[in-house]
Amino acid sequence: MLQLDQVAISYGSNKVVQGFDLLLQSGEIGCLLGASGCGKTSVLRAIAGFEPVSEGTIHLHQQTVSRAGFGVAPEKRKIGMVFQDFALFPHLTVAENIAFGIRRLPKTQQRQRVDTLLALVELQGLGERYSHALSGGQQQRVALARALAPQPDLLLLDEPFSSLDTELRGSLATQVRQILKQQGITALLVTHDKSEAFSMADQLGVMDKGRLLQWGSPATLFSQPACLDVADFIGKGAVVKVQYLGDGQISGDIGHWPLSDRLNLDAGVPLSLLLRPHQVKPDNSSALKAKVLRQIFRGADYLYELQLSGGEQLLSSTSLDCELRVGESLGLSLDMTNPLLFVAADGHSVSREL
Ligand SMILES: Nc1ncnc2c1ncn2[C@@H]1O[C@H](COP(=O)(O)OP(=O)(O)OP(=O)(O)O)[C@@H](O)[C@H]1O
Repeated sequence: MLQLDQVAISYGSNKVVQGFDLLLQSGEIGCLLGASGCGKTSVLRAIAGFEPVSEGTIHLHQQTVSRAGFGVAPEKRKIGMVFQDFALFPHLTVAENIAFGIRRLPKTQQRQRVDTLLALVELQGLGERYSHALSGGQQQRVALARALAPQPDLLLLDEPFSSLDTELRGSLATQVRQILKQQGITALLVTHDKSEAFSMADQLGVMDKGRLLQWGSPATLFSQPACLDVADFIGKGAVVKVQYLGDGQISGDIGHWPLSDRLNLDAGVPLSLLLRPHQVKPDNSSALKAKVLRQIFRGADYLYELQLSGGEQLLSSTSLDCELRVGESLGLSLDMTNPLLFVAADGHSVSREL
């Protein structure tokens, strides 16, 4: 449905996106996740036709809409957009805002479509209000209804929830996903918020410095990250240095650990092991000892910062009935069922080396 092949986007001589490949099937919700300035908005703007591509191609429904020196006009792409700042017209009512993109249709058709959309976004009865009399969440639902009114083939959402408070953001993201799924709409969302990405996306991509590091299901990115940057961005964890021993074992401050697969690496190769807090648990029968550096209360659990005797630090999450004191020594068990191991030199996952 939407395909980007080796897309590059430049502002003058500054190439801010490069080698960008992405495939989104009809009805899927994709999400681009990345830190501020990594090029997310530039990718959306290029898909919408507001920004030219300097290399590569963008296809919509197998039709080339952008390549170097060529671009189908934005209004011909049948793409809807929702922006971070709602961008509602303040002098128009909710109903008039929603009808804006379908103002050329006969009035009765416009009214029907507006009523359907008001019901869809659960704002029945608010059609005559002005945007200043709506909450942030309601305004964003109007913006969504307005973008959906012309029945776009593809919906692009640029940080649509970032100006809302955290709790509302979470519930609106779930609600919007439901609406998009119910209507079978193909959508691409950009955000720097992980939980928003997880609650919205069928397909998730992590961007860094204008490149797409990995594109796949949220579960794949979490459990099989292609590189340390993706792993780190997707889920909090601590990175410890280990060495590959050549015989299917790794060793470091965490001791010796056998791996289920032999790696195609030379003995002595330095590796980085990412351990997420749920993989590290207090276990006083263990010979692996650590000291508690810090306790962080997270409401539903504790997060502990721990230091191994060799100096490396780990994170551990424990239930609230497991309270440890700062400075206390404890034994640790590690869940090494599917260790997230990366070649220290380049950060690539070692699963490539199996
Ligand atoms: N119109 C422009 N002219 C020149 N440089 C630009 C322009 N728009 C964006 N940039 C630069 O391109 C890079 C990528 O910007 P972009 O807005 O795509 O990133 P982003 O990931 O969406 O960031 P944010 O999350 O802060 O919106 C940044 O370095 C930015 O300064």
